[in-house]
Amino acid sequence: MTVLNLSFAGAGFLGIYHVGAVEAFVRHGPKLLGSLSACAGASAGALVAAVLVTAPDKLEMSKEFLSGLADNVRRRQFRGVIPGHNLMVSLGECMEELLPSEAHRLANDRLHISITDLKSGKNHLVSRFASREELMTALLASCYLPVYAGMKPVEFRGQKWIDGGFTDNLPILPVGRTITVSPFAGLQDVCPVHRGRFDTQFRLANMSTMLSMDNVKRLHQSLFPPSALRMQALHEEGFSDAVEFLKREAWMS
Ligand SMILES: CCCCCCCCCCCCCCCC(=O)OC/C=C(C)/C=C/C=C(C)/C=C/C1=C(C)CCCC1(C)C
Repeated sequence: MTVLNLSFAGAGFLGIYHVGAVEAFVRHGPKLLGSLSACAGASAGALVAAVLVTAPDKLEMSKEFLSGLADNVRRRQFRGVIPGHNLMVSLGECMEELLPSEAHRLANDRLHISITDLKSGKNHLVSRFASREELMTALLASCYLPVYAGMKPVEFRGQKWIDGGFTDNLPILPVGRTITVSPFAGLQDVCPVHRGRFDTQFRLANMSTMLSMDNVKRLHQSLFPPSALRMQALHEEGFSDAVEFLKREAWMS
């Protein structure tokens, strides 16, 4: 049987799309989830992968936390303030609530987190965690976008790290097939339909993406969350794109 993995693209607040996709997998694709060897992700994608691997029963709570964080950031945005270090503190608090005490054991070799070494600019995929704290630090490092999320890179195993999305926004694992999920229209297995006028695609941080105004808008929304109504629409889009994938590949049940 082919080894199957699932990878979630770095997406900032568009992580709500991933939550919708995972809900579809839980509801309609238990066979697929049961066949997975590992999950991977960058930034918000790594957070969703962590919830799927260690606390799949906390999906609804993740959605509520994400909406709450988006409300906070939106309010600051109106005053012209970027999230800064507060975002890292809030993400830490959410993970503290979501991840079970044995999360690091559940995540060992089953969760691959994309992070970027600040000094060398090289990508690392972390998949072994000595403690729950170490797992949470790797997840925070994966989300740390300099300046936007404060001025202090995350220290992990004695080195400084920044957002994995800079160097690998959609990790593909070396063994087997990696099913890819992205809220940006592109060539991924689960992604929005490309509706742009041009059929030009490009590779950015290891991820193929279509050149379109819609993707430019989505990039902005990944950092500056759109209205609650639009967030709900993105969640539904993730759900229905994942259902389409399950039907296409005969995983639907
Ligand atoms: C010509 C240009 C075309 C444009 C094309 C677009 C290309 C796409 C390239 C990829 C961009 C990736 C954007 C990622 C932005 C980023 O990394 O921002 C920093 C990280 C942020 C803002 C992370 C936020 C994370 C959140 C809100 C996580 C929330 C949660 C989950 C997702 C699950 C668990 C619960 C919790 C912690 C609330």
